[in-house]
Amino acid sequence: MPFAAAITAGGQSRRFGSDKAAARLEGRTLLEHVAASLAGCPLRLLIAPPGRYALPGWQGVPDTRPGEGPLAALEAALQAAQAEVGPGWLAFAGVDMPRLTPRYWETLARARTPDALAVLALDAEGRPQPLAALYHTDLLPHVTARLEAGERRLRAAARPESTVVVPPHVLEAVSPDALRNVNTPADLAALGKAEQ
Ligand SMILES: Nc1nc2c(ncn2[C@@H]2O[C@H](COP(=O)(O)OP(=O)(O)OP(=O)(O)O)[C@@H](O)[C@H]2O)c(=O)[nH]1
Repeated sequence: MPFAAAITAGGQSRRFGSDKAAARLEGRTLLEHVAASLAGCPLRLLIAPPGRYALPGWQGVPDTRPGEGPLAALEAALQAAQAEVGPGWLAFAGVDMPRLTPRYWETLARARTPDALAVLALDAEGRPQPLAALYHTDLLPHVTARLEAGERRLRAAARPESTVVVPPHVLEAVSPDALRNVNTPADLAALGKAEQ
């Protein structure tokens, strides 16, 4: 896959009750599931507090604004990707989407257009999903400006005029459960059941 990858893993897992990145599904942690979907990326960044996780092949990057949420983590990831490999695309994922697959990311990559700076999938209800999306490093000044203005919602990262969306029926064909996410123990149990 011709883009850098970042997993943001600095959350509190309050709803889950313990660190959801370390929760297990089918013999692997949720973090390992997400990492597997992005193993083909040449640069792999883990945005997390230093020492919290060991993920072979992934470079730890501390938050530049610790505890400020995933929009701040995206800023740290774009900065690190730009410093390491220059301008280009970054796949940005949370720890809690264990059904992401290489085909999901390839589908987003194929949807890129020359003017796009973000590619987001739409869920079944048509809502854009900012936590398993592609962002270009050229969005960095915009992301920083929004953070400086007090914004903390990740969905503020993508600007409508330079965002491409992938419709649900396209994902349904390649990676139908990709957007399932785990916020609570019940979410994790439901995912396990869906496979049986
Ligand atoms: N690096 C980093 N990642 C974060 C931060 N806050 C949330 N995340 C990550 O963003 C993704 C989505 O997080 P949420 O589920 O919304 O938040 P959470 O704090 O993990 O969980 P809750 O406490 O239940 O809201 C997960 O991968 C989190 O690890 C942060 O401040 N820094």
